[in-house]
Amino acid sequence: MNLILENNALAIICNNPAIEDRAKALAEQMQLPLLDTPAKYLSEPAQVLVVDETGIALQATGRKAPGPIRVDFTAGGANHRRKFGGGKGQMIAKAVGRKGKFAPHVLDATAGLGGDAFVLACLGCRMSLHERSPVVHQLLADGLERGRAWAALNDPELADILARMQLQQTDSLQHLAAFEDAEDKPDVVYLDPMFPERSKSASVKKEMVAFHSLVGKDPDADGLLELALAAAKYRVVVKRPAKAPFLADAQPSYQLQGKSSRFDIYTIKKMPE
Ligand SMILES: C[S@@+](CC[C@H](N)C(=O)[O-])C[C@H]1O[C@@H](n2cnc3c(N)ncnc32)[C@H](O)[C@@H]1O
Repeated sequence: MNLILENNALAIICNNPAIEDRAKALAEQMQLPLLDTPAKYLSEPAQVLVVDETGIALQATGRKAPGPIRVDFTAGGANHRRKFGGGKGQMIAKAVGRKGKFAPHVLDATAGLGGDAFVLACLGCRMSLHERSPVVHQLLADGLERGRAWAALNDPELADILARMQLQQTDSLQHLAAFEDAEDKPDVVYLDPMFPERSKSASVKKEMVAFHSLVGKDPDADGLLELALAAAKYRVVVKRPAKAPFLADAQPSYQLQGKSSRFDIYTIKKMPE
């Protein structure tokens, strides 16, 4: 699936000659036009990928557009949660079975911007991240690359965490099938597809509107559950908005309910502790 060519809503913007070569290479790789007009002076296309000295960011165009979206594991919310987030007591840790000494290998089949995967990597889980959108994959790959470069010089613990996160651009609807009879099945498959109502919800941050309009609503998400159940060794975890129906209308083994979201857990066999 190529979202860029389908909606033709993106371009690459770079107005720093020092990194123009990088922007040109990215534009060629992603088959996007390269512009040098600042995003705030553009009304079309509706969103652009800005390449600057701090990396790659997704930015809505126009004067009143909210700030850019970029992946940053070294500061802000991700870093704060790493240090003060509640460790193994967090609902997501319980959902994937991260307790005691056992740290499961989790295949995150809908990686997005890597937020959930980072939380689990911080708790010692080895994370295989799969993301199909070329643009989202690019944002996350850039965040991981910058994070690794910074951590190598400044923060060995963060360097270890990011080394546990391996990203591939792939469609999990195809890739998960390969694990059905594999010997190296992931312990857990984690699914967090977009939910149709999310983009209308008041809880969606302004910045994330560009992400939602880019990725769409994952209308084929129901197909992931059966594949995930065949691919995982111990369990499949599905993150859903609190009141959303079950993925593929399938009743989970049990649920962990939070205020705005919940985890539906489909157990295959008992996990080690
Ligand atoms: C709600 S976001 C995931 C957010 C993520 N859990 C986080 O913490 O950042 C859903 C993502 O899943 C991706 N996705 C949906 N279906 C997919 C599939 N079949 N294969 C790979 N990625 C998929 C979408 O492109 C989107 O980036």
